[in-house]
Amino acid sequence: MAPMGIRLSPLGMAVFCLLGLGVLYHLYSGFLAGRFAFFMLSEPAAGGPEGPRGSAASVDLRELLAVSVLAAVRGGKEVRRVREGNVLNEKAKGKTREGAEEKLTSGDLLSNRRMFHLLRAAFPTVQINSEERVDAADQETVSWDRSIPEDIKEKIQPKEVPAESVTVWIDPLDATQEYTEDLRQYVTTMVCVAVNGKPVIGVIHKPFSEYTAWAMVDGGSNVKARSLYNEKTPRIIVSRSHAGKVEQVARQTFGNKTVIIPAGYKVLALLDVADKNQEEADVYIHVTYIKKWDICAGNAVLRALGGHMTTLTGEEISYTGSDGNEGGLIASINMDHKALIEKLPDLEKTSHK
Ligand SMILES: Nc1ncnc2c1ncn2[C@@H]1O[C@H](COP(=O)(O)O)[C@@H](OP(=O)(O)O)[C@H]1O
Ligand SMILES: [Mg+2]
Repeated sequence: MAPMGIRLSPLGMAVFCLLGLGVLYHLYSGFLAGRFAFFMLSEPAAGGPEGPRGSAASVDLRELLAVSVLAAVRGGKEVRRVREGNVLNEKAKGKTREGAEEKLTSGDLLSNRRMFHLLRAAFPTVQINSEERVDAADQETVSWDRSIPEDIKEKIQPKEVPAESVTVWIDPLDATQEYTEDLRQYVTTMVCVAVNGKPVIGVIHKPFSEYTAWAMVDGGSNVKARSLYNEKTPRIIVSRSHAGKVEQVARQTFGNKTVIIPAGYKVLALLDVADKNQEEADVYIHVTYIKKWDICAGNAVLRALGGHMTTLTGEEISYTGSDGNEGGLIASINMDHKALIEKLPDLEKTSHK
């Protein structure tokens, strides 16, 4: 009697191997086709003197920093021009989850247009996420002369990264609510560059005092941490117009006497900033939903200087994919960030009180 079990004839073995090879070929050719399609679909990097350095597949972070600073400053000029002309064309663009009105002005739109088109012209292959919509029909012709400011040249070395790993976040006018109330000192324009979701370049510009802070992780910065922070009874900086339950959380964590400062420019308040219109604080806390363009630049600047910005449960925030950050945030520098998070009350319980 023949033994039990499956026995393949040499012909069967050959058919089996051919099938296996067929499957492998199918999978691999699909992958290659995908890569090929990516290169065909990406817009080619502009060549010549006005094109970005490197091939379409890579970008130089130092150049991205230089053009981000320029974009924040140019956007800031629009923000100032509209405010000084006093024709804001203020509208409501919707409501936040908490029911606060989200405002939109000509300052937001004109700044966005300036910032977006400059960054797009300089780096046509990178993903740019901007707070305001850009009209597809609006083909503003701008170019970048590729000059790198001296202070950036002195502190930062060129560094190439794959273009597909980069996400740029633009906030053309942060603190729109305060802008409409003519609280000019709170207003900033911001650009952030994330590489594989990690915030790497942050630029925060104050249009009305013409102050600009920039920093690049593992690179350098034009701003530094203060020499002293109060860890025991920190002054907490919070949103002025989207506070949510932040005061309650701050008092539960650090006691009833905690000083709470509602303002704009929150990350700058944690740093040594040479601007006269700048409040100082030790910790920044935000408990409601917030968009990534509102926080990415500050996160990058803090990270570059050795500080931290995480969700309220201590997770890093990833700056790719969706626009929103759900987990609130806490930011600090030269402090035991983990210890701060452990002190925070359980937000689930707080929200049911
Ligand atoms: N709960 C919330 N939902 C949506 N947006 C929020 C928010 N809390 C803060 N923001 C946005 O974050 C930015 C900073 O707010 P604040 O200064 O109050 O902290 C503001 O955007 P804008 O950039 O449009 O002004 C504000 O609208
Ligand atoms: Mg904003």
